[in-house]
Amino acid sequence: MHNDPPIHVDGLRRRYGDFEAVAGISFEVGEGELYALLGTNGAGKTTTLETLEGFTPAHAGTVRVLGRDPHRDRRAVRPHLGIMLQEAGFFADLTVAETVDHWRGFTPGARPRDEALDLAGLRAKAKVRTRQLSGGQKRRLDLALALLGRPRVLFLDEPTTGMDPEARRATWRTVRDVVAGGTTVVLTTHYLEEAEHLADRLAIMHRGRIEVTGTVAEVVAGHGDRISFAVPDRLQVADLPVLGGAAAAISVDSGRTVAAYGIGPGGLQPALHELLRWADGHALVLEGLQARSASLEDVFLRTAEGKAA
Ligand SMILES: Nc1ncnc2c1ncn2[C@@H]1O[C@H](COP(=O)(O)OP(=O)(O)OP(=O)(O)O)[C@@H](O)[C@H]1O
Repeated sequence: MHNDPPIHVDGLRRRYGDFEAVAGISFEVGEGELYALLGTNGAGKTTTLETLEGFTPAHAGTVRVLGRDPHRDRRAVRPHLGIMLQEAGFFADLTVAETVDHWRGFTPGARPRDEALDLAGLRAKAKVRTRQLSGGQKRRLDLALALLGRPRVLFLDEPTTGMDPEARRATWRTVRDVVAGGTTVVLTTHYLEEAEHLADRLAIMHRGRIEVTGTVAEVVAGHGDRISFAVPDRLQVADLPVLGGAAAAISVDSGRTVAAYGIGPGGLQPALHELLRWADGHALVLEGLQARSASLEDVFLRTAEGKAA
């Protein structure tokens, strides 16, 4: 079993009553790899994490964490896990240092208190009561507690929600260091930039299913490039050219009619050339002209609209 990936999910399904929150998903996460789960609200990310954490059983399919069933073999698996839930609960009257000490009391092989505080950048707040921490600082304390036992597998549910950009970047550095040290991480986030910074691989979930998965480059590739511009007032939509074999998709943005073209891989330069020749031929100035590669955000939005491959 030594070569088994730390996380193995095959055909996982999880229902709440008649509602299927996770509808048959499969993925593996290797040692020292960070896998990000992205998706719309209610896509099933937290439910998936809760199943991996052993809080709830799978209704169908196989879930293995460190080679074991995390729900049935919870006592064996739990000591190797670090868990940062979406909402932490602290004793409001304990200070940050007391909170860490309290957790150290029941965490085998726990890091020294100051090391844990340094990981979260909270040394200066050691004597502050947890109820006086800001939302972002509470997330940082929660991260320190999740890392206390030097976990082999770390679950982070929206770890940087409420953090300012500096705290978010500091958290990313901490997470990257932990991954570099060999910890396997599964993370959910609504920040696409966070996934772009941290994820070795990611999945975009929608309605309980994984719609797209791979490295950021793999996920974005195949979604091609995009050309858009504001449709000049004197033109009808029917007058617009076909570019690279694609007709314009029309939308309205801030009161302007915008034409957008999805261009297949490698087709951006000739399509742009075609467009500019057409505009010259009609003596048109194309306002708001943009030509760019697909981004993770484009793929995410297409997935949310149910259009991704
Ligand atoms: N205890 C529960 N009872 C009933 N339905 C639930 C329960 N927990 C979650 N759900 C439903 O299951 C679906 C998936 O929820 P989940 O929290 O896994 O989504 P998520 O992808 O983490 O969403 P978000 O991004 O909003 O946190 C949602 O429709 C949610 O309403």
